[in-house]
Amino acid sequence: MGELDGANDGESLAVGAGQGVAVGGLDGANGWESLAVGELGGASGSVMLALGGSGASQGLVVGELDGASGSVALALGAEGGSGGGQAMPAHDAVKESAEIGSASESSDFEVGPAVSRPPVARLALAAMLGALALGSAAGLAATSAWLISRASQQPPILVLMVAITGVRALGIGRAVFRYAERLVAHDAAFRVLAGLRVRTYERLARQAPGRRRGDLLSRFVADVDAVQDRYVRFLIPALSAVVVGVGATLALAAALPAAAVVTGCGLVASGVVIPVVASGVSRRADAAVAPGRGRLATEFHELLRGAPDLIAADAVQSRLARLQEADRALTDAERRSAAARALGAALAVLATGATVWAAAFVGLQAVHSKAMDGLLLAVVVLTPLAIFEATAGMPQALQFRCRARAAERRVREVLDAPDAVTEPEHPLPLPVPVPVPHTAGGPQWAPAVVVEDLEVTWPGRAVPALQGLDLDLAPGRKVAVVGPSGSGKTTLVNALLRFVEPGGGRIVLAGVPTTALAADDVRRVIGLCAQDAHVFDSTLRENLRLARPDATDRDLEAALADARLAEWVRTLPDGLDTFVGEHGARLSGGQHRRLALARALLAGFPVLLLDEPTEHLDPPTADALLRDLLALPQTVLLVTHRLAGLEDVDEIVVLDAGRVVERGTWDELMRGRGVFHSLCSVYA
Ligand SMILES: Nc1ncnc2c1ncn2[C@@H]1O[C@H](COP(=O)(O)OP(=O)(O)OP(=O)(O)O)[C@@H](O)[C@H]1O
Repeated sequence: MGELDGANDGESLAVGAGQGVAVGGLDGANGWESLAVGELGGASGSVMLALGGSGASQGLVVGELDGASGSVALALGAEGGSGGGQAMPAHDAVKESAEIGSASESSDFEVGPAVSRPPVARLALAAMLGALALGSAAGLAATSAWLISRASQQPPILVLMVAITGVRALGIGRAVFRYAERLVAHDAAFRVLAGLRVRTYERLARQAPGRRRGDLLSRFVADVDAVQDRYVRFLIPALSAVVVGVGATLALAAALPAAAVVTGCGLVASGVVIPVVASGVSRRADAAVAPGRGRLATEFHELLRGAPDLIAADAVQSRLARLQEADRALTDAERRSAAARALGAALAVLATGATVWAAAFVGLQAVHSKAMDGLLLAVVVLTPLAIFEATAGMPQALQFRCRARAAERRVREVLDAPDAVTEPEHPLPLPVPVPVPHTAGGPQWAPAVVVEDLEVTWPGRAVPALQGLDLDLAPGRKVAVVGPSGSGKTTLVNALLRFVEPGGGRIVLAGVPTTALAADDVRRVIGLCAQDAHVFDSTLRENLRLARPDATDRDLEAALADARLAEWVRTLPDGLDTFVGEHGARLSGGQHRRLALARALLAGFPVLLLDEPTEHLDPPTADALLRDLLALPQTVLLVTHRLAGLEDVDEIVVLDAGRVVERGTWDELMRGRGVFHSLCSVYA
């Protein structure tokens, strides 16, 4: 599910494979059924489930997690999503993701002591079905062994009928129970996974500005995947093995207590001692896998993202060496883990062989001393073989548990990390209607945003990035914030979007302080069109519809018209279906910016924050774009280094070192011949 259309670039990640359950090759090697009856081969029906490193989650595409601006954009791809660079209402997207994961049931996903609260009933059912499958295999082996022995005495066929029927029933039962166990177990795992993925994403989205992207993706994808292994690959097999091991040993005790003792010892050796030893050998390596994967992803991402600069600075080799080192460390951990796994598997086979020989030995002695009917000898010798199927995978299961715990620690770090902003316990409802779809002529309503005596200090910094800032963003007003690098312009944008907590003063939205509103609600009203707004390698239509998936072509055309792109789109042979290329490579710089603007307009934000919208554009294109931006009906806060073209804004605020050093209209500032005037003369 979840068509992952057009969203692959260096920073986005497709978590594929959907929830598809693939029925694997039918296992035709059921020797015992075939041996006993000759017609039961080939239907153990093993089921494979896509659970690999790429994640078997709902179709989900994570777009840009913008560390610099703190904006978060994402595409959730039921319909071939594409993502953009402006802030989107994150909770909508998260909700959508929960819906896509049809298995989601909120009750399963509450934050509990573990990173995820498991669906206990389903796991218990899966363990029971697993035990029935293993029990059927053991019963099949025992019945078949007895049948062969008894058949060799050539009794009337009627004597064998019950056993023959039993063999058939157990052979079929084994396959059916195994199939059902896999379905139930993976259903339970996907429930855990879907809920955990949504919660992790929600947390990561809030923490994104402070995290490294590669590591972030690794936590979001691989670590969340690994957590479910604890249930599917450890807990369920272990519970089934205990039930069947105890049951089969007790059953053997009825035939020959000595054989039961031998089998019990063998089971403890192969199911407990050997796995614990193997897991002890590989513990450090297993625990290193998840962090190693995160480090590799980080190095890889930074190498790719910074490739042009690294090439220019002739620093590719040193970065490559770091990547290779991370790769070596991960490979090394995997190799040590695999060696321990192989050792565990070999020892388990050895224990199985030794147990069968020992069972044969005590069985022969019992037959010899007439303590046991000879017909049961084959039962005593062959049954342990089937029971050991239960314990054969335990060394690997324990390793998965160890890996899952390491991954869980990393996921927990994300879940427990403090938010950059404190959400109110009981957020007030938005004092204005939720943004309506874009309509020509702009939003139908417009709240006033007032900034009063704002002070912001970034965590870990001693000096405030903003101090004593007042700002009036009355409906429809156009305000430009200018100032040298590091003067606090982006900090103001982050504070307005509630990505950072004000240390003093307040921001009031339609009469309500934004600290009393849910941050996501604030971002429904105030939207960002970032300078590096991401354009996905998809069509114009899909890039636009990220902002509003249900937008009609008429809506798209209206937004394009307001962004002054409609004429150009009409000249394209494929119109809205034109592919824009990777990172918008088939667009000019101006078209790229206008497309991002159209997307922001389509989202219906009545207050638009535009971060360096004219950066890297040639002067005529920049002038034209600026003119159009200032003609928008929305309230606009323009953050810019470019001083030209600000003649028509209602107010220019000049920041320096976090303080307002000057403010007024263009004419007032030029007449005052102060900082702005001198900046204009420097940059003119
Ligand atoms: N996430 C952050 N964590 C800590 N400090 C930060 C963070 N973001 C910005 N700062 C600091 O806040 C101050 C203001 O930075 P800000 O990015 O707001 O300036 P700016 O005017 O937007 O600069 P530029 O024009 O170069 O983008 C700087 O000293 C910067 O180091």
